[in-house]
Amino acid sequence: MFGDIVSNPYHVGALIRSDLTKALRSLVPEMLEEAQLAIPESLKIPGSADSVTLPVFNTMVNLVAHVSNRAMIGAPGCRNDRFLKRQVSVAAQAIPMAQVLNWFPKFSRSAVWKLFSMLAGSKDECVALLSPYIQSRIDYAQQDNPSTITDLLLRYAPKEDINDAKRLAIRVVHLNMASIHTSSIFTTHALFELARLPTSQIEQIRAEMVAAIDSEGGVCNKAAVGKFYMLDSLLKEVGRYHSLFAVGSSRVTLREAVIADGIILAPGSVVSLAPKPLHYNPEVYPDPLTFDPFRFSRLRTGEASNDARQAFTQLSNDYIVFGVGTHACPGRFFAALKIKVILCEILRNYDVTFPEGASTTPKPFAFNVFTVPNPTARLVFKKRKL
Ligand code: HEM
Repeated sequence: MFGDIVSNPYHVGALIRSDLTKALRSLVPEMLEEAQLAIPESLKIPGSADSVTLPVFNTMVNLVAHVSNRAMIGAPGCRNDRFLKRQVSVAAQAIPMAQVLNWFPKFSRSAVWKLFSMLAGSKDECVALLSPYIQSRIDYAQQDNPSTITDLLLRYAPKEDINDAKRLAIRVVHLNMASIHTSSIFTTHALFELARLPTSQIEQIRAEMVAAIDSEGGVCNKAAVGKFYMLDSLLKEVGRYHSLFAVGSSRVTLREAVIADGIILAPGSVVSLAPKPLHYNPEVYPDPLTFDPFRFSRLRTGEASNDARQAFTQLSNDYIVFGVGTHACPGRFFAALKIKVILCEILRNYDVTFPEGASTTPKPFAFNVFTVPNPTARLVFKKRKL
């Protein structure tokens, strides 16, 4: 069903080994350029109106897919609507489909998968739409000076993939599946939280962003985004407060294991971690039931501003939003940059509020172990006069 994608996950290795953000020096300026093109389209204000009211989650899914793919495959592929729509729908189907497949015996799963793909639109179609763009990256062959994640994949791909656009495209589709909805969930929650903040705090976040960009000579590069401490803190708090999953980071024990309270786990046991008890532990997070956007940035002022332990992407046993250990999310640095670039552009150009009379605490939507922001909840985006 997945070919050698599980036995040889070099697309995961490419993210980990290369320190993606270091290798792709142009990542932030390119995503920023794409965000500047895509945001006015996504948040299009009709006619003579001065604002637009939109369902946030789906709007962010499409926007994130677009901006992400500037980093994944470059332009013009990242602007191909047919590919983006197909990619978003393949990713949206993946999790429910994985659950459905579990109901069927192993031998029949391939057939069920094929049948479902025929009905719902397939990954094959997505790969076919993507392959010409991958072929142009192969022709361009800039592994030594990569400017997209596909260029990095080419650096790590085995011989049989290096000239095979289709095989490489499958890897990109899988990375997009891990990337688009996770990042959109964070962007959406962050926008809801920003819409709830008093104007004075929004102005503080804006002022910090402007100062960071000024400190880099007016260029919004990776170093500037690295100094958006308040936005970073808000995102980290989003991860702490709004758990994406009830249990995750599942692992199978390879030998008998004894856990701290003496329980013995037989080999082959499935162990999963529950983020909520960790993220709501009052000994680690004072007043844990309160969403405190500056919880982490308060610990990063003055001399402590470089204290990476407080950063959104920092892994710890008390913060498992990106998982733990060897298999912790290798795309987290990319995700954080991308989400910050998008939010920075939105905050600088729009005032964001809830529609009059609408709930300012839209109930999230939960299915299986996952929780996503309420897909029908809307926000008003009003163009700022700069
Ligand atoms: C805010 C956004 C994101 C969140 C919250 C997130 C979260 C996670 C989590 C919880 C895991 C499982 C870790 C574990 O098992 O311990 C994971 C794995 C993974 N993520 Fe992310 N992720 C995000 C964005 C991304 C992006 C943008 C990419 C790729 C470009 C990506 C690629 C991956 C991959 C390839 C794995 C599998 C790693 C492995 O099995 O070794 N993720 N992610």
